[in-house]
Formats: sequence, C-alpha cells, structure tokens
Amino acid sequence: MTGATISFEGVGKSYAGGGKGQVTALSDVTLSVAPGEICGIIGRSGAGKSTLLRMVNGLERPSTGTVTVGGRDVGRARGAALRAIRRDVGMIFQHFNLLSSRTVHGNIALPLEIAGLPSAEIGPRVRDLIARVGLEAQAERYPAELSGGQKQRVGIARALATRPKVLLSDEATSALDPETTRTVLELLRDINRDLGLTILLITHEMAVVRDIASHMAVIDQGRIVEAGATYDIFVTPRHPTTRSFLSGVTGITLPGFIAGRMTEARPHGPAEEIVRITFAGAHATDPMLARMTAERGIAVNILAGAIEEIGPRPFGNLLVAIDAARGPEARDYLNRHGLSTEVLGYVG
Ligand SMILES: Nc1ncnc2c1ncn2[C@@H]1O[C@H](COP(=O)(O)OP(=O)(O)OP(=O)(O)O)[C@@H](O)[C@H]1O
Repeated sequence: MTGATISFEGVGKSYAGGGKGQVTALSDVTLSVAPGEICGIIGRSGAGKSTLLRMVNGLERPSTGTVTVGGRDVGRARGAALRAIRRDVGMIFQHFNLLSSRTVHGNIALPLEIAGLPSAEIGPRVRDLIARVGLEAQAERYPAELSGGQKQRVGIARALATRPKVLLSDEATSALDPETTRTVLELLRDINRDLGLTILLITHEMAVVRDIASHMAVIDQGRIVEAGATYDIFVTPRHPTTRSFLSGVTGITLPGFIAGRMTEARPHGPAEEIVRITFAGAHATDPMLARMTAERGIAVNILAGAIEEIGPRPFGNLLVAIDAARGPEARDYLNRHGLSTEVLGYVG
C-alpha cells in the first residue's frame, strides 16, 4: 500500500459569521482513514463536508484539534512543508475546474509544470495518465469539446499527475448522470486498487457510498454521528440521519395505499405497526419470521422487500406490518435473533 493515513482528532472549525456571531461548521470530529481505504463522508447541505475535506490539503485550518496526513500535521504546516503535503494530496471537483484554454493534455500537464518537472518527463507521464483514464482519442481536445464524464476523467488524471498518496473527491459525480456516475466510480475503484491510493470522498448520495466506499461516516450539523464499515452501517444504522439517508437507497418503498395512511403516533384502537427489518445475508429472514409466527403466534404481513449488495456481500430489507399490540414483542424477538428493526409508523 502506498496510501497515507488521514486522521482527524478532536477537530473543530468556526467561521466569523458576518453579523450573526460565529458559525460552527465542525465540532469535535475524530475520524481515521487507513492507508488504501476508500472512505465516504455523507451529510446534508451545510453539514460541514467541504470544510472537513478541505482541511486535508490545508485549504482550511482547524480552529481546534489536529488533522494529519501520513503523520504530518496539515493545520500547522506552512511554506515548503505545506507544498509537500499538497503534492501528496490530489483533489477532484463536482464542476471539474479545468482550464478552458488548455487541451486535455495541457490540463493534465499543468501540475507537473508547476512542480518544475523537466519537460522531457512531462510528456510521457501525461500520456500514461491519459491512457489510464481512457482518453487517448481526446488528448488534443479542449474541455468544451468533452462530455461531463470525460471532463471528470481529465480531472482525475490531473489529480494523479503528481503521484499523490491521497485523493480527495468533492461531490465528483454529482453533476453526472447515473450511467456516467457508474463508470467514473469504477475508474476510482480501479485506481484505488492499482495504486493503493487512500480516497476520501464527500457526497450527499448514499448510492455513491454503497457503490465505492468500504468505510463511511455520517456528518450532521458539524458532528460525526455514525462511522464504521459501510456494510455494517447499511445493515445496522443507528442514527436517525443515517436512516433517513438509507431510506432513499434501500430499493424498496412502501406501497402508496399504506404510506398515505401511515401516522407517526400509534392511533387508538386496533392498529398495525409498519416495521423495516434489515438483515445480513440473502435469506436470513425467511426462517426467522416463520419461526416467530410458529413460536409466538405473531402474524407478519410482508409489504415489500429487496436484496442489495455492498461489494460481494448481500443484505436485505423487508417492510412488514405487525399487529401493533404485539409490535414490541415481535421486534424484541427479531432483534435477539440478529435482525435490525425500525418502526416507520402506524396504520389504524
Ligand atoms: N468561509 C466561510 N465563512 C463562513 N461560514 C462558512 C464558510 N464556509 C462554510 N461556512 C459554513 O459552515 C457550515 C458548513 O459548510 P460546508 O460547506 O462545509 O458544508 P457542506 O456539508 O459541504 O455543504 P454543501 O453540501 O452545501 O456544500 C455551513 O453553515 C456554512 O454556511
């Protein structure tokens, strides 16, 4: 592995808030990304994702705490030390940030020219990078002549030019359509595997995290509310923010006639509890639900279900209706047998 560890320890960041006092963008963030890992940070607009990412290459400095890359303190680095860290940290952007006056080749060569590499070395290195991102036929084109996906490939090649150990991705696929997103994420995965680069990406899309990140953190109002292996968080989300992000990608939605009647509070009288059950493995629920019905006499009405994959590992989601009077007992039974449950609401 050639990637570097990224580490945040007790990091806080406040901005002078232009008449509104201080704006706290980050509070007490502690997070470690191992060498060669792909870590996804997900959060809503304004949660603090960009601030967190920009600390890794010293574009922002922490107000409190420490950010290190490969053991070097980024927040306290100045001058040559900061430039050396920046050479080790490449970055790609949502809107690509290419120079419109330079060709593909010229854009990728730029960081090497700035670093003072002899021109005899720049040409071959740029050609290698162009081949790596699959743009041989577009090498002499200008950004205006490229598709969004091709522009992002240029951005990736340019970010790799100085042979960094870390790649930062700031919503790199947010401006792309789903199919192009898939191919760009595939390219990032290949690069991670071939070069052992550590990748830290920020996104507001859970599907991006699912498709590429082995580890993830959820950020909410400047705090990390949940962090760990992506698979574990998808199977057992603990924080409401994580759950709300997940509800958009789990591939299943409530049938309209139930969603329209569902209430947050349990109504008086007979009612059904609508529960999401999440389980690891492809078939884990079938015997468990049947056994619960047989052992406890609790009937379960299945409303929707889907199996998803994170890497090679499947996990499932099931939406069921259970007699609300037996709901707590049923959830306790399922939890004790290793399934996660979440009450979505009630139908009277
Ligand atoms: N330079 C700045 N000056 C003042 N406040 C700032 C500055 N940069 C960010 N903030 C504030 O810090 C908070 C976090 O912003 P940040 O851009 O990190 O969030 P984000 O999660 O990246 O959001 P988005 O997805 O919309 O880009 C916000 O309340 C924002 O208004």
